[in-house]
Amino acid sequence: MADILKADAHLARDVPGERPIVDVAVGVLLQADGRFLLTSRPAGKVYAGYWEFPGGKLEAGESVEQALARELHEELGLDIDPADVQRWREQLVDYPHALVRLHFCKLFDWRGELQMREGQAFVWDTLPVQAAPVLPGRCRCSNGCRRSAAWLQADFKKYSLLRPSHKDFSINSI
Ligand SMILES: Nc1nc2c([nH]c(=O)n2[C@H]2C[C@H](O)[C@@H](COP(=O)(O)OP(=O)(O)OP(=O)(O)O)O2)c(=O)[nH]1
Repeated sequence: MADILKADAHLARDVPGERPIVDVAVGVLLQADGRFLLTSRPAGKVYAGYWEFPGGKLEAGESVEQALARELHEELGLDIDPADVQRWREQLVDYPHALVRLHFCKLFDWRGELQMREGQAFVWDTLPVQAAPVLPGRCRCSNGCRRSAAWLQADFKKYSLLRPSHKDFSINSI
């Protein structure tokens, strides 16, 4: 399988060999000035305290857009229209606890006041990413990148996510 990011490769996998892929909806909420929302993973979850984009696992029968709308409401009290979700890119990550397929989506419109319903912290971050550590965990891939957010920053730049006219930016152009 191409382009799998292996996180914490020095740690044993829960189930060596074939593992089911867990699909995760990930929301990159972007403000007009280019700042994006990161939240901390609540206590009790794997990688507790790590910063991530809000989102979560798809439930049976859900689309990525539906899952993202549900998760943003449950975790942050924000409401979105699934039609406003812009699919961005996908990334497979092989974690010790699971093999996940992250469905990154961009969002420019949401309603409601931010509520940290699971006791998370939040930050509207910029580039270079200030929050640390950021998921996926420290990368030990063959490329030798050791910084947790290296791939993220590279991709943000590559896709010109933060250029001033980003509201007009079409996902079809990447
Ligand atoms: N939400 C989110 N998850 C991410 C990101 N990056 C990343 O590797 N993940 C991984 C971590 C987890 O293995 C998985 C998300 O699972 P989760 O346990 O947070 O999902 P959930 O909110 O549905 O949790 P639960 O119902 O099982 O409690 O995706 C990210 O930026 N945001």
